[in-house]
Amino acid sequence: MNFDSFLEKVREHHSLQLPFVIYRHPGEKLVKGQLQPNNIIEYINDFQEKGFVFAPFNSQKRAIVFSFASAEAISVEQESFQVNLKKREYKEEQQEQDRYEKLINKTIDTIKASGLEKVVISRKKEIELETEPFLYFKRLLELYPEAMVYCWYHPLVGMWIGATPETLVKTEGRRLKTMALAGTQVFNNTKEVSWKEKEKEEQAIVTRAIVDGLSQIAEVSNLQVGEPHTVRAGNVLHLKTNVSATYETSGLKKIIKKLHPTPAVCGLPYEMAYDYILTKENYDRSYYTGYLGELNFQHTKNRNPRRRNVENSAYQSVSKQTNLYVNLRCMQVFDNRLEVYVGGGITKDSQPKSEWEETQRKAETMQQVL
Ligand SMILES: C=C(O[C@H]1C=CC=C(C(=O)O)[C@@H]1O)C(=O)O
Repeated sequence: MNFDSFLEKVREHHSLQLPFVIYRHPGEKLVKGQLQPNNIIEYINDFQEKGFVFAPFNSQKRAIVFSFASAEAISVEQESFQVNLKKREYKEEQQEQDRYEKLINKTIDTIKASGLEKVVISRKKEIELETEPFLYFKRLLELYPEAMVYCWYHPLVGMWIGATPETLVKTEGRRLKTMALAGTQVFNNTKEVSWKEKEKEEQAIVTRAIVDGLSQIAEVSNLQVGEPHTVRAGNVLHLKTNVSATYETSGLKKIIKKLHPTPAVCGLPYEMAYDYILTKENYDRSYYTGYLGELNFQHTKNRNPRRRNVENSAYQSVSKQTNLYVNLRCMQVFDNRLEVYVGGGITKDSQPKSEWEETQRKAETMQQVL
């Protein structure tokens, strides 16, 4: 199967209004797909399920799973192709900018007057749909090799497309990895940049919260925390700290529940920030800032890749992997429009106008492929 016939197969599946997900992990070339044969919605119960998870921001709402056992698995190597970038502005009404800046101002006042330290505020930007969504997916693969690129569809939920830079949790065997990602500045052809105190603090808050959270879980040990460093995500840069640990596989549910939502998409203290978002943001985030990815995926590796026709399973090792990502830099696709979701962390030192600009820069991740 080549890449175009892979997409053709998915397109046909979509035209029958059947659920599917196609995706590629960061830094990889293999594009995978799971095609579900019916439109039943299955939900996650205890995180022992094996399948592709799609979870909303609201942790009271249930996460959907496409079970690996019932879906048809397909895969193909990504093929390069030329993306002609058209730098287009998708202007928004002044009214929307005023509304957002007012909300940011109100949030800063609340932070100054209460125990709220940081809260992530977001919004959605509506854009007219001009071409078919599979082309967006193809362009995202090409433009963002370091992102988890996906296109997810269920007829009862809709279609979501994204290219996220943020891992929620990755596990293999008894090793666990996560990250604290926060702070944003525009990428100007170099990663050698300096960060203001405001961004450094905003990111350090996320690292502390992740480390504190994980250290409260009995099944987690051996926590290791790296140094903050600059990473690129499309046309913006972020500060990132890698966190790793050893864990007991029985603790996976607790770990996911503890990590989602991270202060990179919610805030601190957690309860106050979560409450503030649900009551003051004034719209439904839906699956934006939720999480998605493989849960308990059986990964088979040939121990000796030069040996062909290996029949003896001793030459293969099987490991269970979980690869979940935070649903950022994403959009929902409707018949004739798109809704691009964007947000940013607000602290007492935030500037409403820069926060508006930041959402514009982040929206460009999706706009570049339209
Ligand atoms: C909430 C978003 O980004 C988060 C991840 C990285 C940097 C962020 C920031 O600088 O505010 C956000 O915490 C988004 O892209 O919509």
